[in-house]
Amino acid sequence: MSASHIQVPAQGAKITVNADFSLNVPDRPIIPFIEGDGTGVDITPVMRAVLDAAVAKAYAGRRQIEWMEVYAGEKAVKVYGNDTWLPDETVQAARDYVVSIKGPLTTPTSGGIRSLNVALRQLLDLYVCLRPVRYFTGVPSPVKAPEKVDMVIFRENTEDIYAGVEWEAGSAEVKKVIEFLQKEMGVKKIRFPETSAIGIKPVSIEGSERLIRKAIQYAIDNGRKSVTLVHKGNIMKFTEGGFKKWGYELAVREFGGEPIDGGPWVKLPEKFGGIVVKDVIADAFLQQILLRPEDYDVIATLNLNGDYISDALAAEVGGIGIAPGANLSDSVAMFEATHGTAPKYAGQDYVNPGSIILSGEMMLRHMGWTEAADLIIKGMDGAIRAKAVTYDFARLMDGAKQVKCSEFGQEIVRHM
Ligand SMILES: NC(=O)C1=CN([C@@H]2O[C@H](COP(=O)(O)OP(=O)(O)OC[C@H]3O[C@@H](n4cnc5c(N)ncnc54)[C@H](OP(=O)(O)O)[C@@H]3O)[C@@H](O)[C@H]2O)C=CC1
Ligand SMILES: O=C(O)CCC(=O)C(=O)O
Ligand SMILES: [Mg+2]
Repeated sequence: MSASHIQVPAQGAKITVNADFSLNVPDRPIIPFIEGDGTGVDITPVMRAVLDAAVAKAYAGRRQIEWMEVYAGEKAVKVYGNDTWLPDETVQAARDYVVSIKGPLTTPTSGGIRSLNVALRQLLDLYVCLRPVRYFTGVPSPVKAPEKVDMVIFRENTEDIYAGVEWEAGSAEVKKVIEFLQKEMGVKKIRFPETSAIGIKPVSIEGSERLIRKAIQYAIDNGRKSVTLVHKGNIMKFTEGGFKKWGYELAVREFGGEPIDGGPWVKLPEKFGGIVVKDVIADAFLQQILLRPEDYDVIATLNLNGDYISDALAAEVGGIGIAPGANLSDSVAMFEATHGTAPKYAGQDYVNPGSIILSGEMMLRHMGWTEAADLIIKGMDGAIRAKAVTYDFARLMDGAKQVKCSEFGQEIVRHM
């Protein structure tokens, strides 16, 4: 166990969770934050400044966030040494302090460490990756009617191919797995058994149901029209097809849904808003979100589909520079940007901090600090309407004034 490097603020108190999972939020909550790798150094301080300004303005000093830095990624290795990418005390702090926020963390491709982002989600059982996709007037978009894009993605966050159960081509382990599949399971369809890598895709009834239940409940609570189960169940019949099947069964069993025209679509009773639960195959979905985005509302999907879908939908409403997200368990919440570390821009005060700021806005709303959250939306809207924007928007907007990452934060505060 390495020494502690977390400095707990002298002032402030922990957020706590009641038995019904509601939160007790003190006026000075201690919020752990991970700065993040790459552009984390640029965007995270801007997010903190914008949230502090919104809270100060909304509550005139009565409330204040006490930020507590915790470490992960490259900064953790610098602070803790010993190749410590994800210190135990970081995970423990996220659990103990209930609500936290993080910048992006690097994951090398092919070899090297496995994703710290995925590790955090798994260790804290943050099974919902919630990514709302909404349009701000004036944001440049490649689609004709971006204002029709208004979806909320519920991405399963702990299973699927992201579980990291895979073996490298040529390894002794993969030979063993292939031999088992061929000899014990009668598998004859591995095209090149001598040179295959193998990955395993666990998808469970429990994991699917808890995610879909949250998506349906969200649709009910927020007056949404439909929940679409997005899957590739025609090809992966028992994993992705299972997700679809269990989703419909849950809608009928737990929410009293009735099949529409004999099914498989289901309509919930009027007391649940008459919400329609439907499904679509993932490839068709990816073209329909370009052609008919108004047909889709709340989306429930598996981990890999959700990863692809969230970046694709973000691009329709201004790109991953402003797409926010939250990782949620029943009690713990960790908010984070949708994008990655964008290493080529690191340390240049250049990129759009909007994604982590809007993740912070979600965090304030989650804490019940609605007035401060509303100010952030107002400030963001005002800055975009004034066309004082970072490079990603400026390059696509006529008459825009390009500002730095930190200046965009100041513009948001000015327009609150
Ligand atoms: N949750 C997390 O922590 C995540 C981490 N990652 C990790 O990040 C690293 C880099 O991944 P990569 O695939 O390059 O994806 P990135 O999301 O980091 O960057 C891809 C492109 O997206 C645009 N972009 C990213 N961030 C911003 C921003 N804040 N403002 C405006 N535009 C932005 C840039 O486009 P342009 O070139 O057009 O300017 C950038 O080149 C990898 O190690 C990956 O594993 C990836 C996703 C999520
Ligand atoms: O963990 C990573 O590096 C990538 C994660 C990712 O793409 C996401 O969370 O959307
Ligand atoms: Mg992603």
